[in-house]
Amino acid sequence: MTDLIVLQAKSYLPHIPLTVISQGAEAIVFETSVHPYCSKPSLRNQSKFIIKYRPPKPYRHPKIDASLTKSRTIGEAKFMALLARNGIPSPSLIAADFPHGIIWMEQLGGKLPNGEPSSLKNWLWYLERTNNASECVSEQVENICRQVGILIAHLHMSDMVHGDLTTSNIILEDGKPYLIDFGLSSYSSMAEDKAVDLYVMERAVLSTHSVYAEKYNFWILEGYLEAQRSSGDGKRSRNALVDTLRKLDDVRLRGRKRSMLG
Ligand SMILES: Nc1ncnc2c1ncn2[C@@H]1O[C@H](COP(=O)(O)OP(=O)(O)OP(=O)(O)O)[C@@H](O)[C@H]1O
Repeated sequence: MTDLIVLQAKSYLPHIPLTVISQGAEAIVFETSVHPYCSKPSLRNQSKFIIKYRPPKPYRHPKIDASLTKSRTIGEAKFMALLARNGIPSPSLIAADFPHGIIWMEQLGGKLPNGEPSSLKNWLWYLERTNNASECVSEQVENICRQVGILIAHLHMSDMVHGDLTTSNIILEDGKPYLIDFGLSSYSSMAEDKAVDLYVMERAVLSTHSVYAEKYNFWILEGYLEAQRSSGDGKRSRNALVDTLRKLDDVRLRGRKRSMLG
């Protein structure tokens, strides 16, 4: 199946070298060394780019499938463009082919000493495997978690909701976190939607980094609160923050009830 999808992608991207780096439920992600317009791009990482391709889904009606692929690709590309406009750390959008479900973007991050890509998840796992307990909760880890909280706060202050916040969807580059994967992202000023975003992250940290999850989640929330409190937006944004935290308690309670009921 993957071979067929790679062939399809190659047919839309002739002469572009493509190396598969991930295949998820929604898309296949390639790495390439080629920029579509420019031989010397003035981007931070000059030689590696990402191409995300949403292949047709054989179980959907072809017309519905084509329309969903196009609208999701447009949605993700627009979200990336708005992130850039709002100065929220994320990959730069380079090009897109909406009908074919293709987004070409800047590749972020590098490799950890064990060769894994530098997502927050891989980095925390690497620390767990190769270091003693104190390294896993060091000042550096605390600093990164706080930065992640600040990043999420900036997103929410722009009334943008990621929709799939996990430690895999945060890439570390030069000690700074960046968001990726906007396939489920949306726009909302509602406290409930922002609280759900925070809750998804909290649960992801708990299930992926269970030993230190309490500390990581505490630092992330601290960073979130700090950024919102110091935003200088005054009483309105403080009230919005209080609403979001209240909703977060509700969402947690609903989550606990659901897991008790099975
Ligand atoms: N801009 C980027 N820079 C670096 N790596 C990236 C970038 N975009 C995607 N990746 C890598 O590709 C993987 C999959 O990308 P993404 O999450 O956007 O696709 P997806 O199909 O939605 O994946 P999933 O279904 O697993 O959530 C990421 O976890 C990351 O390792």
